[in-house]
Amino acid sequence: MESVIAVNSLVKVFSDKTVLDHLQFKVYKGEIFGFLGPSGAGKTVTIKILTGQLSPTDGSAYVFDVPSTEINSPQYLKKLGIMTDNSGLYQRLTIYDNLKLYCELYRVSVKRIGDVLEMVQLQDVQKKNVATLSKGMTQRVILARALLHEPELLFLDEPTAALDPVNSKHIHKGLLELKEKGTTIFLTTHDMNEAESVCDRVAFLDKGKIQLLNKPKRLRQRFSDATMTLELVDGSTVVLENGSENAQKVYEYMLANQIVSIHTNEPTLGDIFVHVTGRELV
Ligand SMILES: Nc1ncnc2c1ncn2[C@@H]1O[C@H](COP(=O)(O)OP(=O)(O)OP(=O)(O)O)[C@@H](O)[C@H]1O
Repeated sequence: MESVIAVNSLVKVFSDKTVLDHLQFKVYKGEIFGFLGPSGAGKTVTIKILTGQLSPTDGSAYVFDVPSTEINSPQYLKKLGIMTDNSGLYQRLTIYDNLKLYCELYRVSVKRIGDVLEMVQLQDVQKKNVATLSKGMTQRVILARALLHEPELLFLDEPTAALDPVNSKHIHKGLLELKEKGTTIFLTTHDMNEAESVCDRVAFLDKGKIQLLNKPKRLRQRFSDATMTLELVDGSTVVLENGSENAQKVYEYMLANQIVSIHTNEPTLGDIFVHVTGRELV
């Protein structure tokens, strides 16, 4: 598999504080990679290193086989889309005019503006000045701007943090469509449901290290307690181990028409994070 990002023993120290402690991972072409960790874990610092805004203290990071310290040049920047909270929007210009400026900068047709506004559902307010927008709307403008030039690699730092569930869902749909087109997406989030629904693989960052890295489904299987819960018509529940020794019991409940639902007891990504790190993902 072709890797788009390769991080090797990456260390970042600020004064005497080690934020990243020998990070090691790859992100493959066309995947949505979730980078999860509690506040202050170093997610934004990692994005800043990968986009050439900060230098590593030690180790290396390659993006498109280019050292991250050199990725900040115009020839490569066209391949990257970056959405962080550092907006850089012109407050006194409208949404449309902000995006138009970026079209000129990236030499992209202004026709793209309609496409990206549709994805973030801001077509109806495109003539509004950015200064008058809510936090969630501003966040969507920043996302639209990051998508204008159809980057090959998209860095999204908590893209739905200020959005309501409906808008978040629309963004998730848009991200999956971008993935279908071959875009690679590096996404940080606190939202485990978001990670479960869009990410191909997730990495848990804590104490400067990647504590776990795998597909969400694999993680849930690995940390499953191998039991299932039967909800019965009388309102009671029965927990059984998944093994064949319980097949007869399940059969009998079914035969007696007593079962309302059966589900396996797999943990959520949030449960797994608490299990591995001993703390909540907030
Ligand atoms: N330029 C800097 N100088 C000194 N310390 C910094 C600098 N940038 C980040 N830090 C520290 O690095 C640590 C990681 O910060 P970072 O912003 O990457 O966290 P995060 O995982 O993105 O958190 P959040 O989810 O709250 O955004 C924090 O302790 C922060 O104070």
